[in-house]
Amino acid sequence: TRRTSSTPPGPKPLPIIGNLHQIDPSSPHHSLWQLSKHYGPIMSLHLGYIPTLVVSSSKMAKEVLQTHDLKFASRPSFLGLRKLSYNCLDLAFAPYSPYWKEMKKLCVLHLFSSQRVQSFRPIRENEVVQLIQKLSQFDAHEKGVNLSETMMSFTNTLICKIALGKKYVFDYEEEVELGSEQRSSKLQILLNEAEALLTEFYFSDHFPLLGWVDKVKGTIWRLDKTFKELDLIYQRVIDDHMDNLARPKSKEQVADIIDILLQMMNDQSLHSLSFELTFDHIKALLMNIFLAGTDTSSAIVVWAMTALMNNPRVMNKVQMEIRNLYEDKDFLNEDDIEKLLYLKSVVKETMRLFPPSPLLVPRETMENCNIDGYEIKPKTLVYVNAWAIGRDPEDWEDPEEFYPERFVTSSVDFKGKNFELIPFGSGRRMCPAMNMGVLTVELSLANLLHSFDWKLPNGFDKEQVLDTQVKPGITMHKKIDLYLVPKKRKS
Ligand code: HEM
Repeated sequence: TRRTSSTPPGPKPLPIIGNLHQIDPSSPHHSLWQLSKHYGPIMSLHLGYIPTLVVSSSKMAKEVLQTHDLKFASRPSFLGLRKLSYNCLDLAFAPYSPYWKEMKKLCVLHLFSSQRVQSFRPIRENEVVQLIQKLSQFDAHEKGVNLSETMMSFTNTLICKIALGKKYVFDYEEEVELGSEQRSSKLQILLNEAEALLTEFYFSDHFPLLGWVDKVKGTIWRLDKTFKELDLIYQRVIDDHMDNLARPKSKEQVADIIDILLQMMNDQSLHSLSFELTFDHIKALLMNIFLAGTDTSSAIVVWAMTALMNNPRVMNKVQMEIRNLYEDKDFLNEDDIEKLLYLKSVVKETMRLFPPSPLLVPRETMENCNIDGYEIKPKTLVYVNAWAIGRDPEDWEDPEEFYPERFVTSSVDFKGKNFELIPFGSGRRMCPAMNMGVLTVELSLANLLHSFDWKLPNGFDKEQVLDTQVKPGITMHKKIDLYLVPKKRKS
């Protein structure tokens, strides 16, 4: 019966809403996984009026992300994405076009090259030292520390220093460096709202005649307000950099991302773009860097710690690996991490079970395409369910078990060639900053495990603290914040 029509099988859509009622907005990857168990690894749905394809096996992911990559290389143009990306002047949400190709080249050559990522090494190492010092204040503290919050603030500060040169605070028209006691900056609050607005359901995207509902609900107002406030912040940071650009930099000072982009804006000979770089291009790229770079890395570390607390055997083994090799060291640097093969397997196993972007970033088809005998039309919305693929028994033995050993003797990696493990996607639209993300995760996790022994706070319910339910949002965070007690390692 599967092959009677040329469109992939899928649940019958209802009039107007299509299959929207079958998807839980707080964990769409989970609803789609359940549906795919019934309808198969290539499934069609209707989200309102939008024809949608969902891919849930490594074989089908390879078809979409490798064999037919070009036809699947565009992105849908949703209202929230358009507004916050300065009408798609960014990299992540720009449709596939000559413009996107030029932007991608600029980012790969100038912002995310291995040389550039290396230039940020002192910033990463310094921030990890600060993180360990901050956690030391909670040494054996009986209520423990909120690791979800601490890791989010760590990655936010790190990205601020890489992108803006320092951590700014924008409250009450004041700009001062952030004191360690302050937890959430104005920028962080705005970015949280921006992230919520990116995943918000817009009636105008799904029901062209019902766009007015977005106005009545107040989502358009929220979008405008967040856009304006973020724009103001970006502009102030850019102005600050313009003032400093003329001043000579000392040898130790690392050029941050705004410095690099402003230099290219002022001297067009530094790049080969066919258009003039403007402030709006810089702001759109900043939005990508903040939204893609902050949450993802902190989510992975929190999931890894949750999985390790649930698996004391693995926790013990990974700590032994680190401490046997580096017993006398207080702090591990990025060279030290290279020898930690079991730690690297723990990170891979975490990303198999808890990919921070479980449905990757949605794609859109550009032309007619035939996959597995089915016809896929242009302008179809495409989700690749990396979460379901990481748990597919066809590819993984005992998929639900957290067992990093599975990677010790296997060459399976997350670099986009093995379609059973694709936390960074694959093909043309694959994450261009994978190296930066992985370095941040490995370095911070290794030091958390090296410096401290971890236990649950007294009186906390283990089932609740270590459960694996997720929060709604574009990045998959643990629903209940992770509280743990760090106990300084005895040296
Ligand atoms: C460890 C953390 C990270 C994970 C798991 C991750 C994951 C992803 C995924 C799944 C995609 C979509 C791939 C696709 O469509 O096939 C993506 C795209 C992207 N990521 Fe990452 N990412 C991470 C870190 C970062 C960082 C640190 C940055 C920037 C500082 C970044 C910037 C981007 C950008 C700009 C895109 C859009 C690429 C395009 O559409 O051409 N990511 N990432």
